[in-house]
Amino acid sequence: MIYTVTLNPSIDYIVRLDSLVPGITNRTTAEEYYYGGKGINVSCVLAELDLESTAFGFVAGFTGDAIEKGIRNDRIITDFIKLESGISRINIKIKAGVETEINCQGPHISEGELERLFSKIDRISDGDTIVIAGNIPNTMPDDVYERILERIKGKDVRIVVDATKKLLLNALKYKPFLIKPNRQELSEMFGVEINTEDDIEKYAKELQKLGAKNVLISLGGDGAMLIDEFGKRHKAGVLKEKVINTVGSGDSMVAGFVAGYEKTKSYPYALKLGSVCGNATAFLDGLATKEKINELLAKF
Ligand SMILES: Nc1ncnc2c1ncn2[C@@H]1O[C@H](COP(=O)(O)OP(=O)(O)OP(=O)(O)O)[C@@H](O)[C@H]1O
Ligand SMILES: O=P(O)(O)OC[C@@]1(O)O[C@H](CO)[C@@H](O)[C@@H]1O
Repeated sequence: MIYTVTLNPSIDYIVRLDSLVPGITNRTTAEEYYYGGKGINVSCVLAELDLESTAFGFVAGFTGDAIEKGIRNDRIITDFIKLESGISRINIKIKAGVETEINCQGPHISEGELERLFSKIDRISDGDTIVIAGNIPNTMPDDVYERILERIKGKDVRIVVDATKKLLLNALKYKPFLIKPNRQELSEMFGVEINTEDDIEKYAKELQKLGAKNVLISLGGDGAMLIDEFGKRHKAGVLKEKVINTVGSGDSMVAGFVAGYEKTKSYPYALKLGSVCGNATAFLDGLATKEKINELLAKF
């Protein structure tokens, strides 16, 4: 079974405007909403790739109910913990020429509620995969990913972590199978400007020294680079189509990589399927669909 963990799910409210002017009332030209949060996005794209997953995490209030009901289908088993108070966040993604995102804090999660999540994590067993992705509310201790991983220590579980800064760095000692920072996140982790391919490889290998097996660096419209567990560099470009909405492209790439590796045990194929899923999301309103993935696979 593949388990995804989203501690802070969201409704992503996409608002489109011709321009955004601070200090006045702006009017949208269109708006859409999607159920999101990084782990949930991974589950949604895995379902499009015909892979079943269980979505763990916390939901709260009416938005939480909508998220749970909205994503549940025959390939996504939702197993969220319903929080006592607050509402799951609504993240605002403003498309006004440039993309501006406002990601909110999310509800408070108590230590007792966290314990309930850990009990669910204990069900994960040998041969399973766990994908832990996204930010945590700032009221939560920042060792929470480590505490989750500590619960599965010693089991033969494939670990995928898509997070930033300390959350990611602290998880590396658990030897994750895959991490997927983007270029900016890689730069932030080392406090340096990373521009060239050689620099990307150099710092990806630093993350490998700290414990990561495969490091996939996503480069937005410039594609992606994988440094695999054998230290080999693989590159992937992007297809050229009108970009509609890149929210969740990185999560789609993670889902595609996990699915591609699960199916073939080949890193070049995992990178290809990951890239196709990332591209497919960028070229659609919502996340990658099965139809778009198959269309792009034939061209990639
Ligand atoms: N403009 C684009 N055109 C084509 N493909 C894209 C574009 N942007 C992203 N992608 C695809 O999606 C992958 C992941 O994108 P990106 O590097 O933006 O991830 P990310 O920063 O983690 O995004 P997010 O946090 O929104 O999920 C890229 O490697 C690429 O394959
Ligand atoms: O605040 P976080 O957890 O870092 O990111 C949350 C988020 O931006 O990530 C997804 C896209 O990757 C969206 O569905 C969601 O709004």
